[in-house]
Amino acid sequence: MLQLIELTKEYGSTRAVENLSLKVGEGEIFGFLGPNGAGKSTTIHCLLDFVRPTSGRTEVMGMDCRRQGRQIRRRIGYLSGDVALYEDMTGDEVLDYCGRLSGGVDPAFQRRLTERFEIDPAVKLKGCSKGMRQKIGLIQAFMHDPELLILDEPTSGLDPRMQQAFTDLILEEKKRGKTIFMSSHILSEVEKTCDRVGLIRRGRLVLVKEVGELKKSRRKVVEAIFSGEVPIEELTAVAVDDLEQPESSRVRFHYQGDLQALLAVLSRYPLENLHVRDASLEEVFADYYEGREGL
Ligand SMILES: Nc1ncnc2c1ncn2[C@@H]1O[C@H](COP(=O)(O)OP(=O)(O)OP(=O)(O)O)[C@@H](O)[C@H]1O
Repeated sequence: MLQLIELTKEYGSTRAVENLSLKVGEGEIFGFLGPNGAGKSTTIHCLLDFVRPTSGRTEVMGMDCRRQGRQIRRRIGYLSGDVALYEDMTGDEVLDYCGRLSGGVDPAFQRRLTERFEIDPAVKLKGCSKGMRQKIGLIQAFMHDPELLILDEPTSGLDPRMQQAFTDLILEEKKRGKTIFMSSHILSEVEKTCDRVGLIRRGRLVLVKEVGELKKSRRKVVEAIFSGEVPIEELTAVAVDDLEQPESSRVRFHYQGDLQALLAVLSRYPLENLHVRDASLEEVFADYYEGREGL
């Protein structure tokens, strides 16, 4: 559905994207992650032929994004990271206008989207909140029912209920076979919706993984409170990582291994409390975001 082939984009001396290669298949929800300034929007702009690669190329639905940009844009739904709308129009007017530009939309589908995102269709966009503009941007991306959606930070500015409405919409569209490529900083949303994620840092793709695989391989976060001293030596012997001891009787660490082996050590000492959980995707990605290599 979408392919980046050795894509490089330089702005003067800034190398925004460097030798990026990636394929996204039909029906896949792909999360494109990375710190601010990593090159996500630049990649998306190359896919839409808003900017041209310095070298390499991009393809959408087997078409070359430079040569067939117009045909591609007609067939996809796109949400810009910086939604700009006609200020003198109402929400309804903008959506009707976009609908006509894209060759007509199903009015019932458009109405369901405006209801879902709780849009007041009669209010002029001038003076509308950031969240309201974002919701109108989202509706215009989805309403002509495109097979591929490219969304740049889709939940930026949305409150938690509207973030949930977006997550529900993505999961429904996925069931209908849509392909979605979206950049995001919200890892809990990515965890709920995406099949695969790619992480870009300083223009380079440093990780591409199935979300399911990431979840399986994540470490446990353990916190234990003892009624006496913490058995530090015994714990380090079972290969715990990032051990912290905020109080003399309390210890926190990461663990990846056989839980029975850890419990066998802990149970030999007077435990007052024990809390074990899976690391969140935020914690899994923290090392990548901060540039600590070797994971
Ligand atoms: N039009 C431009 N002219 C010059 N430099 C640019 C331009 N657009 C982006 N850049 C630079 O390219 C790099 C990548 O920017 P980009 O906007 O693609 O990052 P991003 O991952 O989308 O960031 P964010 O999460 O903050 O939106 C940054 O160093 C940015 O300053």
